[in-house]
Amino acid sequence: MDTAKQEAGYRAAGFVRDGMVIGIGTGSTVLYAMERIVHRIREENLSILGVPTSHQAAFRAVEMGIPLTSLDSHPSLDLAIDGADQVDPAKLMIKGRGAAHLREKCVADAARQFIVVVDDSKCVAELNGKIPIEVLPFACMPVIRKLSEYGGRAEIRTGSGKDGPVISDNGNIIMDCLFERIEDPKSLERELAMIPGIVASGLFTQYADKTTVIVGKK
Ligand SMILES: O=C(CO)[C@H](O)[C@H](O)COP(=O)(O)O
Repeated sequence: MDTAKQEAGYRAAGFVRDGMVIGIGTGSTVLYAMERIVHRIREENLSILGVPTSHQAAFRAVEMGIPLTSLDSHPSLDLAIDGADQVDPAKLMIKGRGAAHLREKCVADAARQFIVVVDDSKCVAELNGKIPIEVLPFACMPVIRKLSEYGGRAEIRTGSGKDGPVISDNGNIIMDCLFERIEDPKSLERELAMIPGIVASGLFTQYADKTTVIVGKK
């Protein structure tokens, strides 16, 4: 058990109120929040609905007994709980290690409050390293070429027990793009979104105002 992730997840579950519709993120830290939410559903007779950000989140919710709905039925959410791979002091983030950042971004955007659960290894002074990018399969090579014009070295992600590329829940290719330095994450997120074929980058720079970061400690 990871006590730092558990502490963050359990604290996030405390933000949930009866009657809320909540976004359910993807990853190992959110799992602890889900555990605690299920406990509260049983103990406090809470009635909530969840919108999952991935097949992983949906399958877990079904197994655990969290009732689900969709963004189509609930285009506005009370809050969303999600993990992150890096968080800087201005609450700008990199997400997408789990290849779920496209739906995570849709859900974060729809939520009035965004609760981000991390352990302290995720807190950085400046965002750095590889940025996950979801790309339409039709446009992979042009996207790689275009990213190189921006100084990014993109690689198609492989692994996860599968031969060939990692395919997202949306049927797209996942790339990881290394920039020597991410000088202006907000501009970079906008620039990446303008490249035809990029469906979503893992930069989350637009939600700082509604974000609460919960850092679990060991
Ligand atoms: O962005 C994500 C998935 O796409 C996850 O939220 C992020 O990778 C954090 O995961 P974990 O809580 O397992 O460290």
